[in-house]
Parts: sequence; C-alpha cells; structure tokens
Amino acid sequence: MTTTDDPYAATVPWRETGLLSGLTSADVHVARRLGAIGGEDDERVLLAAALAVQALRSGSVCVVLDGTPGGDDVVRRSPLVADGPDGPADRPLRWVDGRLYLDRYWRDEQTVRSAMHERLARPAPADPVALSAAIDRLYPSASDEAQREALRTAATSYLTVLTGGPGTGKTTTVARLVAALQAAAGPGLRVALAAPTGKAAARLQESVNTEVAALDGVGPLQATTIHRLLGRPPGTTTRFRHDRLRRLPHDVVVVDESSMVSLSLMARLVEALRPTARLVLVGDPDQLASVEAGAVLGDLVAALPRGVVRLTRAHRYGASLAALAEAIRHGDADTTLALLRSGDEHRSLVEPAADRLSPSDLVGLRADIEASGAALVDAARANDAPAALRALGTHRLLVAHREGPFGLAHWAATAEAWIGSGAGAWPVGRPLLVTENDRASGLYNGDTGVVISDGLGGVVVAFGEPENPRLVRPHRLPAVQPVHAMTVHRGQGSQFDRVTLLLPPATSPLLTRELLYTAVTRAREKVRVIGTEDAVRAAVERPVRRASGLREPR
Ligand SMILES: Nc1ncnc2c1ncn2[C@@H]1O[C@H](COP(=O)(O)OP(=O)(O)OP(=O)(O)O)[C@@H](O)[C@H]1O
Repeated sequence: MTTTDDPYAATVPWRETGLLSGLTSADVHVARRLGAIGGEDDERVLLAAALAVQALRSGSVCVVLDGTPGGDDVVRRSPLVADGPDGPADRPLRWVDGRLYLDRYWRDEQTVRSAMHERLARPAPADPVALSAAIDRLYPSASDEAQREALRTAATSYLTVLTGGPGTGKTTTVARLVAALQAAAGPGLRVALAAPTGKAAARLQESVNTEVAALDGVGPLQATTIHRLLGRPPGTTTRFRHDRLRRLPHDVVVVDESSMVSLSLMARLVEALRPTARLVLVGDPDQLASVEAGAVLGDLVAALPRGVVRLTRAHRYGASLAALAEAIRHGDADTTLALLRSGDEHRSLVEPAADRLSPSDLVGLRADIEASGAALVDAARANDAPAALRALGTHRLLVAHREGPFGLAHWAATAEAWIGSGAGAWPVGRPLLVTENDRASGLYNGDTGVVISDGLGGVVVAFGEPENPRLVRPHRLPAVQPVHAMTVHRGQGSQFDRVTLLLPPATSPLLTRELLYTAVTRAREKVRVIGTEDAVRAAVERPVRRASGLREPR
C-alpha cells in the first residue's frame, strides 16, 4: 500500500461532508474513535476534538476555540471533555478558558507551570559574601553586567532562564555559573549538564570544559542528553527511571539548547528534580522550537515575572549580522530587506525574477559550493583532518523543505553534480551527516564529518573540531548520508563561516520568522539569502505562535 492509499495518512483529506470535511483523515479518525469510546456523536464536539489533535501536529499544545462552530457550551458539556482545571480527571479532553487540550498535554502544562512558579516562590540560599567574591574573581573587569546577573540569579533562585542570541556568551556564562555555585556551595556540588540532542550535549561539554579549564577549582564536567539523564529502564518506552518518586540526585541541572525541548520532556524533567535543585535553562527563544508540541522556553520568557536573564552583547559576532538578526527578531521586514540589499560584505540578497531560479541566480552559490568542495578534496587527499574539518565549516547551503524544487533532495543532488562525485563507495572529500545516535562510535545524529585518505591507500572519516579530530573507519560508522545541503532544522546548533539560505516561494507554510532567524544566525561571517522580496517579507512577518496556556494565568 502506498502512502496515498492509506486512508489514515495524515495528508489525505477524509472523504467527508459536514463539519469534519477539510480536516485530515488521521485527525478525524482519532476524533471519531474518541467519540465512539466516550459516547459522543455531536459533530461540533468531534470537530473540536479533531482540531485539538491537528493542533498538536503543528506544534501547538491546545487549540483556541473562541468562535468556532463547535460552540463553547456544547463542547464543555460533552462526556469527552473535562470542564476547567477542576473538571473530572478521566476525560480525554479538557477545556480551560477557551483552550481545548488532549488532557495529557494539559497535565504536562500544569506540571511545568506549577514547577516553575514553585521554584520562583522560594529564594535559594546563597552566602552573599562568598558569591560576590566569586563573581568579582570570575569577572574582574565588571564588563558584562548581564552575565554577572546570570550568576547572581542562578545562585539565589531555583530557576534561571538564560537567553541570548548567538555568541552572546551563554556557554561561557554556564561555565562561570558552575564555578560560582561551587565556590558558594563548597565541594561536592552535584552538577548535571544536559541538552535535548546528543550532538548539542557533546558541543556543550566541549565548550564548557574549554572554559572551566581556565578557572580554578572546577574539574571537567560531563554533559548528556535529557533522555539519558532521566534514564530509560531497559525494555520500556514510556517511563523514565527518574521521576517524581525517584528524583535525580543533582544540586544543579543546566539544560542547553532549551528552545528545542518539548513540553512533555520538560514536564518529565521538572518532575524528576529535587525541589532544592537549581534548574538553569539556557537557549535562544527566537529559534525554531521543538519538533514535538510546545514552545516552553519562549512561553517561560514571556510569562515569568523574574528569573529570566537575557544576554544582548554579541562577543563573537559581527555587528552587521547582529543587526540583521535583530531586524528579523523584531519582525521588521523593511529593515531586513534594506540590510540584505545594502551590499555589505556580510550579507546579500539574490532576488530571482520569479519563483523559478535561473542560472544567473546561482552563480555565487555555485562558486561557494565548488570552492568548499575543492578545499575538502584537497585536504582529504593530503590526509589532513584538521584542514578537511575546517573546509566543512566554511559554507553550508540551508533549505526549508525536504522535497520539491526548493527541497533538500534536489539541492543536495545539484550540489553533488557541481562538485563532481569522486570514485568508490567512500569518495575522498565527501562530506557526511550522521543520521542516528550510536554509542559504540560516540557519534550522534546530526554530527558531520569528511571522508579523508588514511595515507595508506584506505580511507577514514574525520569528525569533531578541527583542533581535535576523531577518526572513524567506514565500517564502524552508524547510518550516514552525504551532506551537501541541510534543512534549517538540522542546522540548528551549528555554525558555518558562510551560509546560503534558499527560500521557498512566499506561499510556503514553512516560511516563518523563526526559520529565517535560525538560518541567518548559523552564519559567522556572511549570509546570502536567495529568495524573492515576497518570500523574505512572508517569513519576517509570520512569527510562529504555537498555542499553549503557559503564558496564561491558569
Ligand atoms: N564577558 C565576555 N567578555 C569577552 N568575551 C566573551 C565574554 N563572554 C563570552 N565571550 C566570548 O564570546 C564568544 C562566544 O561566547 P559563547 O560561545 O559562550 O557564546 P554562546 O552564546 O554560547 O554562543 P552560541 O549560541 O553560538 O553557542 C567566545 O569566544 C567567548 O570567549
């Protein structure tokens, strides 16, 4: 059976008339099953239920139902629906202030909401004299007040949300924050560093340890994924080893790249923390949110009365790119276009005449891909892993879609054709993307590497940082694929000297402010956007608003 024959395929419209027509069959199917089990056949309630399921697929935690044909009272009185926070606990759906949830998500939201408020309600004990002394020692020049404030907040609060754009010093601050907490708490402080993906955890560990190596009294720290921190007992898929009954032993838990953490995972994490553990959430809320439902970091930044520290001074980021990122962040399409068109060496806009690209639109992109491809092959042939890994970071083509004329498959093939694929199964100079986590080789989904000559007639694949390459034989690799281009989602958490972003037409639903911001902030030196004015405007002017109740009072 092909996907399109599958009557429950999410993309196939259910052949329905009446209120449920127009929704996808998977959503309608779930709603009809809920109705059959719960004894509800009112189409207006089933429509509301289908909308709640559909909302989850687009990243929202609930659906806001003001004015939809479901009708408030009909939905609230349904045997499928718990009405209000105090409604029965055994219904599949819950209605709270015009928002309709699948009940499980409402419970997760309540868990996160109450955990965060409880954390802020109690001051954390900190010796003020030891703390100030530690901060003065870590920041002798008093130059970055926001970073100092982050240390004070982490010491005196059980919840700290540390945000900022790229290069504003979030990782540096995490390292100093751990040092300050250790200085104030004395030895034996149990610190966990975690991130939503293995790749982000590896990056966090590396940067924090580089930083702590320069500080007195802090040993090397391990970072892990949130899933691994919570622990999965063998053979289970739904429960974690650490939960509200078997709490994590740590005194401090720092989570990096928190914008990628879903509501459900955040709920499991906060449940598993001891009330006296300090939680530090680090991330950039303007980036693309988690693949699963929720935008917890953004919601917390908007809703919390205190505990949030935003770093704004870019230390490793040109003013030119920072201005562009700010214009996008503020939703200012005119300034974004003006900055992109201004002809500065750090930013450019290639504007195709229509939604079809002509060869002249691709001259610069092709030159960059050919140059980085040639540098990869030269370094790879010379068995020079550091140079090959540097070449891998010089340029990256980012796209929004997977399929179609603006999609990953087409552009990866185009780039490969421009470079010319080498001979054999493992052509020397080929850039590779790891697509699964693999403990044995220590490689993570999202890691990138280059096939290089081993100098003895064979090949190895180089991974990691240029200063510290890791070499893996091809037969030891987990699943990999060539990486001549990447989706913006994939690029999250990585940076490149130059980035080319290929925008789809303005009508694409994937064009959002977060997509553009995330792509632009992947560039260290230069960003080139290929897209029409309409596409740029559509992106800047369309922030993703994932519906949730975390910003609301209850
Ligand atoms: N207070 C400071 N004074 C001077 N340099 C700083 C300061 N804080 C950070 N830096 C430098 O700025 C650079 C970026 O810092 P860092 O990697 O911590 O930022 P980040 O926000 O974690 O970036 P990213 O989001 O890209 O991971 C580093 O080279 C760091 O040494």
